[in-house]
Amino acid sequence: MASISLDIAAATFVGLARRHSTNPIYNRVRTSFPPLFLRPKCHDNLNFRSISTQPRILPSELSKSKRFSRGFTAAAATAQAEGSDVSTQLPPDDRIPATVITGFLGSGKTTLLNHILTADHGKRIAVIENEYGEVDIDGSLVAAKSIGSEDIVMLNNGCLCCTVRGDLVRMIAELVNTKKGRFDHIVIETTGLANPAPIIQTFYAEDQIFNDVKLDGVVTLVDAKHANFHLDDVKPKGVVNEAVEQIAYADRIIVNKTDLVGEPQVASLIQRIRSINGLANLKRTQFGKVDLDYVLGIGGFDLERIESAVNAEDSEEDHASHSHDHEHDHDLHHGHDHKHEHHDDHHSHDHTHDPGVSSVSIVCEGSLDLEKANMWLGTLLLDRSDDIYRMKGLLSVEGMEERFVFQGVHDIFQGSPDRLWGPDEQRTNKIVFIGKNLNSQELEKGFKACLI
Ligand SMILES: Nc1nc2c(ncn2[C@@H]2O[C@H](COP(=O)(O)OP(=O)(O)OP(=O)(O)O)[C@@H](O)[C@H]2O)c(=O)[nH]1
Repeated sequence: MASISLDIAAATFVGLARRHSTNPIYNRVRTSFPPLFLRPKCHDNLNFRSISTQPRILPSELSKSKRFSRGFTAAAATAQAEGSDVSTQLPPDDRIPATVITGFLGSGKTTLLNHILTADHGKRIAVIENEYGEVDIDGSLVAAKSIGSEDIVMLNNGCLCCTVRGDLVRMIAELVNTKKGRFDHIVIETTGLANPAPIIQTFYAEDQIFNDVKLDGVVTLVDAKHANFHLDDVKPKGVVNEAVEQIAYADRIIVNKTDLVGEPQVASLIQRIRSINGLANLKRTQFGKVDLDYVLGIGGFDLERIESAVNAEDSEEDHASHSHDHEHDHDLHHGHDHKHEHHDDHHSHDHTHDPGVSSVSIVCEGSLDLEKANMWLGTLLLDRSDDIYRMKGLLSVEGMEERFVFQGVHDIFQGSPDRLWGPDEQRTNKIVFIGKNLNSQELEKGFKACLI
């Protein structure tokens, strides 16, 4: 069994697989993140920065490392080893939460935004509205203007995920610098053609944003009537299907416009969505009418709240959001053609309905050898980080009294000890991957090989 140094365990779990990428955003992200969890002892050839003989966080890195230490819990302090320079006595995370609303053209983003802005939630919301084109149409449709929302900022003539990404950074920085204390939440509505990945990366890659703002969650609207058409769209090689990507990155999915189609169509669309993202919570609705706590304050990127996400696949779609009478069973999420294996305590789901982007979840009892898990995840991300869109996990680590939670977006990942395992609690590992061309058997085999 590899020894587990508790200082590593107590330190945040941050990995960074470095390799060549043609994507400048990812390159920038890579070089700005100190790997803590991934620390192969002498594998410079893997291009991980080894820190095994160094303090976990070097003084010069403290400002950047701040981003990863947020996930510490009080329980983590018990695992702090002597000599570690990482303080677990961290102040509460009081950064301003930001929600990204995405979804294909016409799916109901602005309608949802209006619902949020006109509802009685007591939050002061700043809105960043991104429209592709010079004329601001959505801005004039947003209720905020008439009801006096704290701010509504338009980002026109470009898409947030590409040309105006720098503008997003500047805009958030300006909001924070000039209006801090005057709003509680930022809502960003993307264009219908936005790929959410670079927007998510912005929250981690840009210090200007990171220090004051945290990504709360990605909410994706899906048009019940037209979604299949866009999901079917076969793009040229190397071009992403934005409709698929928007679903893949979501923490919350809203199947909207259900008034326009029949129940069988909605059910089959939901199956398809589940095949792409088995991690997000999902609701069906009309005119974006969802409870606000479904979309705001969800902690989709909050390590302390990962549990609900990794359990999402087992949770059922919210019945309150639709009134017809039907039975929900396992088939609702997994009834389509997919492999479903059960080996004693272990099982994995491999959704193969949509070739390309899919989700795989692994659930198994037992405790992980942290060193092996480091190596496995590190090597996996080294090879596949472009394809692995999101990961979330709740792990049982050998020798650690606390559950270990982690999440990642491509090659950025972070983790930390969470609450203590209960005395009678089954130490179950749960890990979910969403990405392209995932091989569930390979993932499960790799993961199980890390068990003690
Ligand atoms: N029938 C029906 N219409 C809806 C529903 N939700 C929104 N709409 C209408 O669909 C149209 C598009 O809605 P928007 O909220 O503007 O969609 P959007 O995603 O912001 O659109 P883009 O900005 O073009 O990407 C509007 O006319 C809405 O009133 C719904 O549940 N049912």
